[in-house]
Amino acid sequence: MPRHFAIVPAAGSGSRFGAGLPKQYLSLAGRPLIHHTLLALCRSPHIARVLVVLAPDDRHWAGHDWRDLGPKLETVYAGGATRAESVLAGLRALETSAADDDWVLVHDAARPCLSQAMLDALVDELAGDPVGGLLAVPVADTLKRQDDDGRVAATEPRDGLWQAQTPQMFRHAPLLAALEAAAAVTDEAGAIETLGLRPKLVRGDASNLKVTFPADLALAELILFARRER
Ligand SMILES: Nc1ccn([C@@H]2O[C@H](COP(=O)(O)OP(=O)(O)OP(=O)(O)O)[C@@H](O)[C@H]2O)c(=O)n1
Ligand SMILES: C[C@](O)(CO)[C@H](O)COP(=O)(O)O
Repeated sequence: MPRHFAIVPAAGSGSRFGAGLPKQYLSLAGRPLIHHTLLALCRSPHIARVLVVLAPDDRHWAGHDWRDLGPKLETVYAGGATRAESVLAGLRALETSAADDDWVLVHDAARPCLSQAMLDALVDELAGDPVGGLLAVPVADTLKRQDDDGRVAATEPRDGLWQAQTPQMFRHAPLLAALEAAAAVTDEAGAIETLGLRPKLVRGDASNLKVTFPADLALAELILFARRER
């Protein structure tokens, strides 16, 4: 039976957020943001190991206590200049222990609201899949293309368009090969697509947001508090 490993790229600087420290260490509901992300993965019975890819010069991780996340958690200080390079470093770190067909779930450190239900849906729907896939949500809003003056140049059809989320789940060997060969991709599915393969879209929901701008942090906190009150 293939195992499931998680890789969490956490070597970004959070430039669009613009805080004094990388956004994964900002306080969210009383914990560093990334703690919520890792808790969702570490508590899942599907996942055998959780590898966090930190920047080589990360000064924040060691200042927190992560012991409550349990024995599945590991770190590697090997992040790169791009998200794809950080994920690649994680895949290489797993190379000696992962079999070619073991599954790897890549999940952004900056998505702290992943629910167990979404994680279960991803793992269950892809269990027998030959390619793998990703959580995603259908585009809900009308799409506008802007012109050079910041005005609407066109209204674009949204039929068949989805917004990619994470986790993105692919087998270790093809994902490693795809990322090693791909020039510039912003997600794992993009790398797998360059092999001519078609990742499966597994419907997630909007609560699995990526904290990118300051307003996202407040929204993430509301989502986490609302879950606690249920
Ligand atoms: N060189 C990089 C860049 C990004 N990431 C990680 O990839 C995820 C998604 O990236 P993004 O939201 O773009 O994070 P940042 O790069 O930190 O933000 P920004 O682009 O605003 O600088 C984050 O968990 C981030 O830490 C990474 O591991 N290594
Ligand atoms: C992987 C991702 O979160 C899917 O939406 C996204 O592509 C990351 O992109 P970013 O440019 O690093 O924010």
